Amino acid sequence: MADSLMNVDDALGQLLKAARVLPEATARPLGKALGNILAETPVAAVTVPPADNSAVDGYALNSRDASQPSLPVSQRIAAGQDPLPLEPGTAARIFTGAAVPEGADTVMMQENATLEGEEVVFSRTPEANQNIRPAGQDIQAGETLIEAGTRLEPWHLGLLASAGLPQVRVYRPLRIAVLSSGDELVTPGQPLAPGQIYNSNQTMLQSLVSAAGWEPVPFETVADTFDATRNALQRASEEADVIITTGGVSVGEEDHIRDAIQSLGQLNLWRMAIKPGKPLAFGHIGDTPILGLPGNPAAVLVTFLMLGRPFLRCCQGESGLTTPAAYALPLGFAVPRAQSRREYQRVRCRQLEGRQWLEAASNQSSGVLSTACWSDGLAVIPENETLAVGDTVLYYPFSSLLYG
Ligand SMILES: Nc1nc2c(c(=O)[nH]1)N[C@H]1C(S)=C(S)[C@@H](COP(=O)(O)OP(=O)(O)OC[C@H]3O[C@@H](n4cnc5c(N)ncnc54)[C@H](O)[C@@H]3O)O[C@H]1N2
Ligand code: MOO
Repeated sequence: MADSLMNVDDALGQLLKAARVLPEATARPLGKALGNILAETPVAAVTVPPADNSAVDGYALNSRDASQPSLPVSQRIAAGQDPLPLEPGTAARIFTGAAVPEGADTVMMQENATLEGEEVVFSRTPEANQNIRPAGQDIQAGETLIEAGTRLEPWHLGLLASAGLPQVRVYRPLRIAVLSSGDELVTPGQPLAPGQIYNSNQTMLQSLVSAAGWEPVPFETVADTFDATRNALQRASEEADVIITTGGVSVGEEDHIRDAIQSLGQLNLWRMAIKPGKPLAFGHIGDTPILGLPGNPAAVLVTFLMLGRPFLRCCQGESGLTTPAAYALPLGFAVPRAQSRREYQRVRCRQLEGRQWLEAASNQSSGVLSTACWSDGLAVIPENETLAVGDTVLYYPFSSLLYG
């Protein structure tokens, strides 16, 4: 009965609660750490910038000499040089990024200065503390740079480089066994016999895993028998950190994933109020979690993005927000009949007269992938609600579901 299905929030909550960090930590050079999860909190050994430096090309001076009609230029300081103390009553030619000499407390931009012989004349009165970037304005030595559990984006790597770190400790990317089950499945490139279809889930799921930054471990297609399923899951549990299967989780006699999980370990969850994707199963074989996604390709896409990826991010060691960003947008279509399952509809975000609204793909069947290709995201149609045109729903762009 649909009423007894667990709702999506509870199911996601249970998955996240069950998630444990699975891979070991390893040192990686910064250039190879993009997208990895920090396993330790790095601490700055140096102050950044290490010294007060000039924000502009101009002249460094002491503001107590501001009333002088002109100042002799006593030294030239380029970025990278270690300046001499400023001779009292003089100015120093200075360039952006160069260390401000001891004794100077301000820098005048060269646009407000004229060189007359050996002396500089200012068209504005210098004031203290102008155009100086103080030592440590970015990082103080001993400070925590980035919290463990952060996914390393380009700006994090830049910060670590600015603190002089050549490498970081990150978790090795998850190795995820990807298995499809079904006697009807044929690998693209082979001829199709009557009753057979091409295996689309294997390619899509391996790509979803890779796009999210993990390492897919592809397995051959699993035949629809209990023994073949059990053997494949046993092997996958030894070779990967996590197993994801597609197909064979529903109620028919040809569906063996649940029985195989129960015979090798435990089944923790099965079936939830989600459309598409109702028969999703979750369990463990030893310490290896297994996500049994349904066979319908659109159900694979939706359940991987909405439930699988947040769970896997936690298993990878990512902390904080592991659910993607959503946007509230008006529907360009109505939902006249309430449903007991929360539906994730394939939609496209349209612009009309400066306003965004959501258009539904023409076919929401869980067996159809062409409409996922037409779409740019998923709209959440809440359970037990009818909706009118213009009502606001949550919209997840595919980009935020996969990379956000
Ligand atoms: N009596 C019931 N039947 C079904 C129920 C139900 O509650 N009672 N639920 C339906 C729902 S909802 C779904 S979703 C499917 C899921 O079933 P399975 O996970 O057991 O998947 P299969 O039966 O193996 O396959 C479903 C469908 O997808 C095709 N498929 C499977 N694998 C692939 C692949 N790798 N590439 C492309 N297409 C694939 C398969 O041929 C089937 O057409 O169960 C409903 N039935
Ligand atoms: O969950 Mo199934 O994918 O509704 O067809």
